[in-house]
Amino acid sequence: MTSSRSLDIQPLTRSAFAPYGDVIEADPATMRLINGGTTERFHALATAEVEGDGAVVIISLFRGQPRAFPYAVDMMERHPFGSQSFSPLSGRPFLVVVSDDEDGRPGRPRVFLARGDQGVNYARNVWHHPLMTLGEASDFLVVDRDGPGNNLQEFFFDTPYIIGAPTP
Ligand SMILES: NC(=O)N[C@@H](O)C(=O)O
Ligand code: NI
Repeated sequence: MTSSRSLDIQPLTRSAFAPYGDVIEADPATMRLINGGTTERFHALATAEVEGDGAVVIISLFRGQPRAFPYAVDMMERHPFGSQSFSPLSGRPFLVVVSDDEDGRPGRPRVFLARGDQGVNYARNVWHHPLMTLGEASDFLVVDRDGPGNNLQEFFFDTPYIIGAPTP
């Protein structure tokens, strides 16, 4: 019997993820040939957004250790002053967990399974769970904000939600 705190996992699609940000994937509709036809440019899949005097867009590498399942989603976070994107470099699937905002608190999380050729860009101030790597350590290219001010807001649930073992 699955409890109401058990979270289903759904495939990551641009339309389903639209309320939370962008999916970074090779969408043919965005492709333009460049460099004399030797390169396909999938143009402007997402926009990095930063706010505040002195804020800059930075590019980092995250090496995420795999999460163990069943996994208790006991918290969510958001970045009030900037977007944050994760693009897998190891070619492995990963989990994306987001929530709608409900009067300043995250609502029931939604869990998406991202393929190894899909990334996500969380729009500014969107509730999400920190990086959730699957199976083995995986590297991600991360584009987000650096600068003055506290760009991290965390919320801890009274009762965690549970993610069962994903089947990538
Ligand atoms: N803390 C940090 O830079 N990473 C988190 O924001 C995350 O979403 O993984
Ligand atoms: Ni984050």
